[in-house]
Amino acid sequence: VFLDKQEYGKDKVRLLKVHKDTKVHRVDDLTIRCLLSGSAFTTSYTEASNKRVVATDSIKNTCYVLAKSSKVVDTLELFAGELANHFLNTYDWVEGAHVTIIRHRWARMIIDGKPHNHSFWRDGEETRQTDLFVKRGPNGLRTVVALKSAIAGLLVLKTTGSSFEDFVRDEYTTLAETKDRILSTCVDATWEFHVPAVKTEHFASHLAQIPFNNIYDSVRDVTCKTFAEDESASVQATLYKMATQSIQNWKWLDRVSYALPNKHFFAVDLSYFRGTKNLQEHADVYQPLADPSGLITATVARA
Ligand SMILES: O=c1[nH]c(=O)c2nn[nH]c2[nH]1
Repeated sequence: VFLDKQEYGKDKVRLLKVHKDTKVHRVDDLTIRCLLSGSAFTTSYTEASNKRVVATDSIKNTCYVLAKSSKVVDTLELFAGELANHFLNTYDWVEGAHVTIIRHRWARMIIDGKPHNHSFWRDGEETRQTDLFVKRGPNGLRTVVALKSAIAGLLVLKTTGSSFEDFVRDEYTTLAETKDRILSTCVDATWEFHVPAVKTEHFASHLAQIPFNNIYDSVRDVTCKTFAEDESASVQATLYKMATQSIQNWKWLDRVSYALPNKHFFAVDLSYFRGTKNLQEHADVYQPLADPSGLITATVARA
């Protein structure tokens, strides 16, 4: 046998940063994963040697120490960059740092019509995420092997503006064509950045040039706007419009992917009850079906 690949570190590091620079507090609620890799760690697997092992507990501590001084905790990609850069700068035997950060939502409470200074509520389980893998390149270069960000778990529904017809009809088909149906999905969107290898000393400033927060807001807005306004002929067709729009909007994006479960709502046939019409254009009573669900996925790449 041989050690094919390895990464180790701390997962599920929960961290809340409260910004108290003014009386209007802001919060960043994060779940962080930091994984280290490199040939120096091989013997920790193969020869039970811990000489080069940075304890996962120390990795966890590092997340809190850096969050204390960081000015970019609210920009996931930049904070991930700070963490990755720290491990590569501090331990010269570390060859790769792989940082994933999930940001949980807290919406500011509106009390008596006014935004409250320091009270929040969880407006959905949707999260913003980023996944950064940086390697130590030759002669002091930082090579961003991958930087991708995501929206996970954005649950949406529209009550019309969606059809599905003209699909294959054969001996396996029972689904009726429909010109007007409910469309609901739980959006997982991922966008991949193009980041060229840069000199270590320029790594942080190079990342800082990318408008990460604007891109996140824009991808979320485009996703919702396209979902709402498209006269959807299928999940596939609407997905393609969403992804294409964001590729066109942001030159830093190489690829945009969506995974859209089709969360079905079927009109209930009530004809047994006194001939009640509730199908097709008469439908307004539906049965949500948790499973099975369709799953429509695609990646749109820059030509
Ligand atoms: O939008 C849809 N795409 C599909 O491929 C499909 N199959 N059944 N219903 C569907 N709806």
